[in-house]
Amino acid sequence: MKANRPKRDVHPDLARERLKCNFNIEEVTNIIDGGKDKTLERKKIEDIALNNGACLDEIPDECLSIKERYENAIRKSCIYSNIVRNEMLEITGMENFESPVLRRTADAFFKDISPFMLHLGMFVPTLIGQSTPEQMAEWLPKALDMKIIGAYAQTELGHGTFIRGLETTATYDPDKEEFVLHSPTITSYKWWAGGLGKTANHCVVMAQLYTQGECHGTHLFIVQIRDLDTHMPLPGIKVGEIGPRMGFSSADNGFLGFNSFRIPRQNMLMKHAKVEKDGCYVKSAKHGKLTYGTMVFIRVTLVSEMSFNLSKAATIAIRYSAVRRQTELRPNEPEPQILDYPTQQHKLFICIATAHAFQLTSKWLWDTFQAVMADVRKGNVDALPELHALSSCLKAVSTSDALSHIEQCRFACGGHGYMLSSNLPFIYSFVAATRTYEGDYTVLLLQTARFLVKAWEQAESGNNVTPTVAYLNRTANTKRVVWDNTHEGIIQSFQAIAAGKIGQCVRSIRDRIKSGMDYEDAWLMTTVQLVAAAEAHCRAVLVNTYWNEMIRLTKSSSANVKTVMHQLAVLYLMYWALEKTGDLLKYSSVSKQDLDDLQRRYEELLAALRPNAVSLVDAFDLRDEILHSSLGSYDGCVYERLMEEAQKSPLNAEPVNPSFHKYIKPLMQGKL
Ligand SMILES: CCCCCCCC/C=C\CCCCCCCCC/C=C/C(=O)SCCNC(=O)CCNC(=O)[C@H](O)C(C)(C)COP(=O)(O)OP(=O)(O)OC[C@H]1O[C@@H](n2cnc3c(N)ncnc32)[C@H](O)[C@@H]1OP(=O)(O)O
Ligand SMILES: Cc1cc2nc3c(=O)[nH]c(=O)nc-3n(C[C@H](O)[C@H](O)[C@H](O)COP(=O)(O)OP(=O)(O)OC[C@H]3O[C@@H](n4cnc5c(N)ncnc54)[C@H](O)[C@@H]3O)c2cc1C
Repeated sequence: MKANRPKRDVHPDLARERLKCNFNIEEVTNIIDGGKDKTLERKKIEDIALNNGACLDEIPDECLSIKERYENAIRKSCIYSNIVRNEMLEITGMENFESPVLRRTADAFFKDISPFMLHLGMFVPTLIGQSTPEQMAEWLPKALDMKIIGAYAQTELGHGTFIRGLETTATYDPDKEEFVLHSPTITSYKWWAGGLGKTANHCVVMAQLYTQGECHGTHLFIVQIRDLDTHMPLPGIKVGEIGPRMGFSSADNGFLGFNSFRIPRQNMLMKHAKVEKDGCYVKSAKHGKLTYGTMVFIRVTLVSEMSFNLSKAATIAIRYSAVRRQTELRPNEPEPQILDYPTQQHKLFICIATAHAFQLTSKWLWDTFQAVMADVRKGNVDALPELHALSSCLKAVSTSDALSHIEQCRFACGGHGYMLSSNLPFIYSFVAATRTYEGDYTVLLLQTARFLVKAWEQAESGNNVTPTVAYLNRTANTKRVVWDNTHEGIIQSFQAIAAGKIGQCVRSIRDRIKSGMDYEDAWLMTTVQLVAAAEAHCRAVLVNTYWNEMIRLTKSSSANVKTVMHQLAVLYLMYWALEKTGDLLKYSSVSKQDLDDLQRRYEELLAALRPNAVSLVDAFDLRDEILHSSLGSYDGCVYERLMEEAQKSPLNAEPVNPSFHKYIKPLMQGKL
């Protein structure tokens, strides 16, 4: 079903905004995409997918029942995956199937989420990262060709965070050369896996491996759960959907239990460890956590995912703010556009800057990930702890920041931002889940903190540390950094804050141990500080990486593009410096006067960015089909779209609802 929307003239306020633009929008788009060729490729893929016309629904998704919504999502997923399979992969290449462009294009089809998302997002990456070449040859072509559809079933009802505590067992039976999968308790039921409830016929299962009477910890298994013809659950499998949730409404997150369910020996994913026919366990992994590889991969991809979601929210809120007028400043003057209010600019310009910061950092993180994985393939796992620490904190902070900025975008749109047709509530609830899944915020920052405490101890004793914590060699033994209001000065202050906080954690742990606590309790008592230290480290990484990448990528840009990209990065540094004034006062020589100057310069920068605001979000180049927003469309015809969407409410299908005659009228007549 495709709805034909009327083509409208661009709202005069938005048209005027676009005339004020003083930089080349396409150049900025190219920087965000990673180059001119990448922009062209993206546009080509978007044209293929979106010109097929499957994206718009006659009845908005949110007006459908749970069942209808799921069925509509499956219908569109099949159309979409056919386009991916037959047309898009030819352009991106098979090896880039998870390309962010596919992800971005998918949003035009699914306001919420596709039930196939986890198949492409986690099942396929797990096959690639955890299979032997023979297993890959067996499973991967079927998965990419949608001959099998998979989910990633790791979390259980009783445990998500503590993977070592998972209860599902996979016990090897050498006589039949099979594993027996079993769910011994209610808490051992797999819970949450996207696409598992109704869609998947296969899944990757994480279970405790038992062979020759010994437990070897958690390993991954590929399990067929439904008949490929009838789609009925196989005997020994109990599978279903977990029920309505805050978002992810059409992803059929599922539960799964095993009753002594048998799978062939070859279904254990054996890249890093294997069980021989006789039941002998052989570990080849050079690092104990390589089976957690899919999670690291997704944490890395989530940083660019956050940039994308934030750029959508910022585009909606800024276009709306250019059209919305509210409150006379002086009597008889026209009401200003709400974008003219500095308080509105304060809420919104940081969203543009943050989308850039995350996008540039995510590309750098992706390159780091690829380099570390290339080393791992050669047997060198030395850089894995640093990658784990880095991907953990960047996942935690990017998802958390994106969530709070998206909420600000909703606030910035007043009442209309609360409408589902604005799309802000969908974006918000999608991003809210990212702060929890793939490792909860606090839990991941504590992982980074473990690495930081070790790094601090190394730096303290004069040893060189790894690149992302190299600032500790400079600052570990310094008390306070001298404040300097240049960008270098602000970046160094963030590093000093991080070093100061990590050092304070180490001292707290040591003091607690001295006063009689064991290490575990001393660590536990210090975790509030440790989370703050890991967050501070992440901010230091973000400001440094964003700045360096911005300079690198704008080297050959035109003067005005350099200026505007520079302004955004400075805004990002200033915003966070002002957010962290308490820390600056503690760990640098900043004075009250310096902070007052910083505040004034920040306000001047908001004003300087104001004329380019709409063009900066235009540079994200998000087609209306991807935005799905009554408030954020390119033409800015906000009020017409809100009215149009209101007409679609099922409550407007009849002038009088039957409940009037059934309940209200009898109530009015005293007959109820
Ligand atoms: C038609 C189709 C349309 C769709 C098209 C779209 C195309 C798709 C493309 C792209 C999609 C992109 C978007 C993707 C969206 C995905 C949606 C995902 C939905 C959600 C999925 C999930 O949530 S899956 C489950 C995830 N679960 C977790 O993350 C659990 C969190 N817990 C942990 O990670 C660990 O248990 C924890 C780290 C907390 C501790 O582990 P533990 O085993 O207890 O280890 P511990 O003893 O504490 O530590 C020992 C040692 O090991 C180090 N370590 C731990 N983890 C790692 C690691 N991963 N790597 C390296 N090292 C690690 C740890 O730090 C310790 O080190 P030392 O301090 O001892 O040195
Ligand atoms: C929308 C969505 C989709 C998902 N999709 C999948 C999927 O496809 N496959 C899959 O396997 N899983 C999936 N999950 C599960 C997800 O990975 C887990 O929910 C997540 O890892 C958090 O684990 P938990 O729910 O056990 O939280 P808990 O660990 O119980 O956390 C609860 C609270 O306890 C705190 N806490 C826990 N441990 C510690 C600690 N050691 N120190 C300090 N505080 C701690 C946390 O900070 C949090 O505040 C999904 C979840 C959601 C919400």
